[in-house]
Amino acid sequence: KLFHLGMFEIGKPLGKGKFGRVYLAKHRSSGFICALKVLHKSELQMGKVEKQVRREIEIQSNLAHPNILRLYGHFHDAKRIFLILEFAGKGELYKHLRKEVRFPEWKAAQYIAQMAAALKYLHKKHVMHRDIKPENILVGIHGEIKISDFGWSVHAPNNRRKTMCGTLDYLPPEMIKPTGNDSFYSEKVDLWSLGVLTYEFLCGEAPFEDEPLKTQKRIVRCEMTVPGYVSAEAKDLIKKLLVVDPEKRISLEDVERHPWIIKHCVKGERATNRSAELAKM
Ligand SMILES: COc1cccc(-c2nc(Nc3cc(C)[nH]n3)cc3ccccc23)c1
Repeated sequence: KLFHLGMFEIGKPLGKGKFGRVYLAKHRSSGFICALKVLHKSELQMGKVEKQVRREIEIQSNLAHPNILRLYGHFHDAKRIFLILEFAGKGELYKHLRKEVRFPEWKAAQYIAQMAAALKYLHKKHVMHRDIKPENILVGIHGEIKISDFGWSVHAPNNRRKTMCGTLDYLPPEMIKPTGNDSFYSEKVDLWSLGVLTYEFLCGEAPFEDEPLKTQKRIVRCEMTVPGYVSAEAKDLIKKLLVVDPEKRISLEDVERHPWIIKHCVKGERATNRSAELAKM
């Protein structure tokens, strides 16, 4: 059935996402290894997500960046849609985070620097991801991270409200309670999520984690505390990203130049950290 899909040889199932299964696959003629995501049209119709999938394909096919998972192509038969995706050898970042509980500052800083580079690339193309969270990030064979799952990404500006499923933890205030003038929200929503991601990498849980109603209140008031074990530089960056007013959030350029990022992402530093990581293997 599936294992002999014409030009692809299907390998082991990698896992199941919300709407589809992912398999390791090899392109027969070239020997190219990729990940094949199989979506059942019936499931998409029931979940009312066909439009989202079409947008995911349209947006992700036109992106090419080392920290963004490539979508090489897609095809479909009567019942299924197949996405030919880049294969990230080390799987889902959130599984690594749960296993390590929280990342050391040098690793968190390198991941945030890569995220900032990817978001800069996206925003230059006026694409906002809108669903940045550990579950939507994969890890490549060399430990580099790759944003995946563009199901929620759109071309800015966008003032359509979306029924949210899944966690509220990463939602910015302006998506919970649109204030008067800016009923449009912008790419700055990804800056807020980058702040939540930085916090979760360093603390092992999201800053506003609570039961849903309380989470919404804490987000719009930006009520959170950063634990004492987080360095002053890291805390400074989190405070500059988790700002209620989208216009007052630090820019991606300033994230890349932030002392916490510079300190952990300078070449020399990286070498020592890398050897520490290799020693661990
Ligand atoms: C729910 O667990 C899931 C679901 C989907 C994929 C994986 C998974 N994926 C990839 N790589 C990928 C996936 C894609 C779309 N490109 N590269 C690698 C893995 C390695 C070990 C375990 C699991 C893995 C898990």
